[in-house]
Amino acid sequence: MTSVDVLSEDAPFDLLFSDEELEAHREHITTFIEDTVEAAGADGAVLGLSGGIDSTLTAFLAVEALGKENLHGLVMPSVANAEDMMSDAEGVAEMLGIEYDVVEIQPIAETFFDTFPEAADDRMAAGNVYVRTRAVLNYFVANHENRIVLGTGNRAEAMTGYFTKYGDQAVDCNPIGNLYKQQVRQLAAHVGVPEELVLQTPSAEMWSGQTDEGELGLTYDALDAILALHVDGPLSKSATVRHLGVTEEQVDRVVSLVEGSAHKRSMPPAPSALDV
Ligand SMILES: Nc1ncnc2c1ncn2[C@@H]1O[C@H](COP(=O)(O)OP(=O)(O)OC[C@H]2O[C@@H]([n+]3cccc(C(=O)O)c3)[C@H](O)[C@@H]2O)[C@@H](O)[C@H]1O
Ligand SMILES: Nc1ncnc2c1ncn2[C@@H]1O[C@H](COP(=O)(O)OP(=O)(O)OP(=O)(O)O)[C@@H](O)[C@H]1O
Ligand SMILES: [Mg+2]
Repeated sequence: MTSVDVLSEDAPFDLLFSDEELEAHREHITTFIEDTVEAAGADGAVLGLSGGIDSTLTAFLAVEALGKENLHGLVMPSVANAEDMMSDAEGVAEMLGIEYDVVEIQPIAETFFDTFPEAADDRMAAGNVYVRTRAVLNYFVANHENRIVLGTGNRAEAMTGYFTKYGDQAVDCNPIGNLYKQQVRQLAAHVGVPEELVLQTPSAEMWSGQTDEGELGLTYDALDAILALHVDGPLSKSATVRHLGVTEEQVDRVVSLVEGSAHKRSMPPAPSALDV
């Protein structure tokens, strides 16, 4: 894709696809969704709709793959969700013509908060309860309707561990899991996602005012590029700094996110078998 360009000092670096590559990715991902549902012997899929670009693109591709009658969307507001995001999420379901339900998760989360009131004020711990509650509901529907749960994670999130362990990562497959964030936006525009959704500020909405880029400490464009060139790619730290115009600290930050989140990407370890 860009592996040759990036070796030239004057070539501007971006991860964007050509039109031909966009079509190839669209085909590849829809085939993946169709094959994964079929291999599971499932009757379709379920996914959480947040109004954000990752779930919106995944839903668009899933409808192409499975047909609108085989996708069930769950819109699951908590007090941390902006109302316009939740109406965008419903709008996506209506635009696609899929079955969807709105499930208020605040009362469910409150029962958890009541058990440890001192933890309820910890916005990260409480935010993760919202995220994991959605996972329980996704699987409730999947079990009952013989569906699989579609994940919405992208490559930048997966590599940096920017997800809740056994929360939004608790899924059966990740159709857009190999796309960096800027490629997610580009493919979304390509398959007809309305521009205002493509350009929305990414947020986990675990507490109000949270944004991905604020919490991660760098923009997705910088994060994607550092991942692609330095972590996934062959460039040294100094070459990455030179090519991208980022700082050494930004490269170090990304490397430390990747290394520190390895536990989220592997099966929980157990002691090796003891031969006694
Ligand atoms: N080295 C290690 N080996 C094994 N396990 C380890 C561990 N370090 C922590 N752990 C375990 O992992 C837990 C921490 O991980 P976790 O519970 O996930 O929590 P944590 O990583 O602290 O928080 C989740 C992060 O993901 C972000 N997020 C979540 C959901 C959606 C999105 C989004 O993009 O929309 C983003 C969220 O904003 C936050 O930055 C610890 O409490 C501990 O149980
Ligand atoms: N309020 C919600 N209702 C239903 N599902 C949700 C809600 N909030 C989050 N999710 C699920 O969790 C996933 C992870 O959230 P994340 O914020 O990473 O993705 P997104 O909202 O689709 O895109 P963006 O990164 O642009 O905000 C969502 O894609 C969606 O499947
Ligand atoms: Mg979001």
